[in-house]
Amino acid sequence: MSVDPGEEDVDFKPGHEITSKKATYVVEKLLGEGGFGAVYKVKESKTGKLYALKVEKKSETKPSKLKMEIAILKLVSGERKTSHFTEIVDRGKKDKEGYFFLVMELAGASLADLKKKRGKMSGAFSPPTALSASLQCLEACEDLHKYGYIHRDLKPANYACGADKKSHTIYILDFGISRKILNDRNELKTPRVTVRFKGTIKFASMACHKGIELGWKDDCESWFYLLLDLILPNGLQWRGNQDKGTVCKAKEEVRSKPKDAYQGLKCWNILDKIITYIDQLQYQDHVDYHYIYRHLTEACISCGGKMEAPYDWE
Ligand SMILES: Nc1ncnc2c1ncn2[C@@H]1O[C@H](COP(=O)(O)OP(=O)(O)OP(=O)(O)O)[C@@H](O)[C@H]1O
Repeated sequence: MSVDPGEEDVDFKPGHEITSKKATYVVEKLLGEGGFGAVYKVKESKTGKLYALKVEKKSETKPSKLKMEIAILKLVSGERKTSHFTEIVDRGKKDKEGYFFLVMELAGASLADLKKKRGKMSGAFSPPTALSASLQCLEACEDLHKYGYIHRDLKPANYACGADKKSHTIYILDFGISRKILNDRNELKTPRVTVRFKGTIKFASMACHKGIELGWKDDCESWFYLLLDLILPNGLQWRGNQDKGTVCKAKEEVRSKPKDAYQGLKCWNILDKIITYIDQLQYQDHVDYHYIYRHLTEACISCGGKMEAPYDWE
């Protein structure tokens, strides 16, 4: 967890209690630490229900990312019958201790962790799982885009399957570097002349590599690399490479040498159509998500699978 110099991290041990106006939550274990806070698995003391609790240390110098995360989750809740967003259970601030917290629905393992586990056996998800789970990832993105936000850090680590009976639902987890690209009058903001790199090199869009303002289409491009990461038997060719220039070149080669890039996948030509569609979109363009959903379904059929089949981890 990164905090301002001189500030101490929030470091809760198992058994630590956080009390709000509504309930008391007891820390069970640390689920993960990220750019701006930590996430714990907690148990509500009266009901015994399990939740995820995200904590952010208050900062004098940086705007609260957790506040934005809460605002986004409030906006998008109820978008679909089966939501891709974790429900807000409780939230608050602890002035004396100096932190904000959000209690939310507990999800299961991230797609990155699920893939890692499976990787030991076969390297990637089966095409039907990769294609169908990616469709849900894009639905989450579509719901976020409807409210004028872009995510800017789409990757398997920021999506998780649901816990227990919800293991067929994919949740989007982290809005730490999301950005509202509409202004108060609901008009698209004028693109800035130069933009600093934000996000994750492995999944960044080419506009992001080049310092160009990101729009809805850039989330879709990152989503496409996520799909390739889940489906390709040997993973993305640029995995492990942290050199932005080399990675950007490798991404260009997905377009110029598609047969190599798709590693013999049966549905490679349909995936190629999807990225060709995304590539011709401009900053201001809205995305035809249904065009992409239709092609994902077509790709699944061409691989001999069914979109509604149980996932590899179920
Ligand atoms: N609702 C949830 N249920 C279960 N696990 C969660 C939940 N929210 C987040 N996590 C887990 O907690 C960890 C950190 O979460 P998250 O990515 O939201 O935090 P972050 O501080 O923004 O991280 P980063 O900066 O690395 O993106 C991740 O491993 C994620 O899988």
